[in-house]
Amino acid sequence: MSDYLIAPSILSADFARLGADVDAVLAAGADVIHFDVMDNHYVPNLTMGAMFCKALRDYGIRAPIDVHLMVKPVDRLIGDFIDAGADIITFHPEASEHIDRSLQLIRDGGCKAGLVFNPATPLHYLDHVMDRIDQILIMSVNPGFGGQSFIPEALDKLRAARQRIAASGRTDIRLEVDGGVKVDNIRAIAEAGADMFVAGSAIFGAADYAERISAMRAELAAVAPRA
Ligand SMILES: O=C(CO)[C@H](O)[C@H](O)COP(=O)(O)O
Repeated sequence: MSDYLIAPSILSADFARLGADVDAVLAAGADVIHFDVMDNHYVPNLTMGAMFCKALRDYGIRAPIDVHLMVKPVDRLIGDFIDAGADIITFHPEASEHIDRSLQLIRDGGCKAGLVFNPATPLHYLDHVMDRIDQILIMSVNPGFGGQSFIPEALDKLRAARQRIAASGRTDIRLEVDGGVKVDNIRAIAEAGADMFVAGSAIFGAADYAERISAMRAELAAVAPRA
């Protein structure tokens, strides 16, 4: 995998032709498909369940699928997404009754596991699980909707998360960011420590997906290597 991963959020895809739209964004150079699961309970919106994930696999999508569970409770859905072909499953720690158990369920199913932090959720949830996670997702908007503006305070949180990763020695942990990521801010976001970029409206709203992803990669190419 490359140093920087671009993960279009299919929240902004054309749901009437989801398989073809996901194919198109992968052909345009995306690395990972970001799959937002909203339950109208933990967040005030309702999207798609595991059957959509399985439908993408049945359609022939082979790229990694990164499932972001914005649901409460968490555990009941983990097995469904493992069976449906997810590669990565992340959840919000405050939505889980037992964080360690939720992580274990994901890892036992052969998927990578991660925690997601809303703008006001403290990073201390990482304290006892750094050896059991593969990914940290920093939300740079309040979850629930695409097309919101990037919250600048997320940059400090990314720096703090990057420091925790360095201090833990688990430099293989991916640091993902989600919300308001655009061509004009992706470089600053990478400089703050992110190495995986979810972008919904910025990519699916573009007339030319390949051109938009290339523009993002050009910005990332200008980021100085981490010390
Ligand atoms: O998780 C999400 C919202 O909860 C979306 O993935 C996120 O907001 C991406 O959309 P955009 O790039 O349009 O901001």
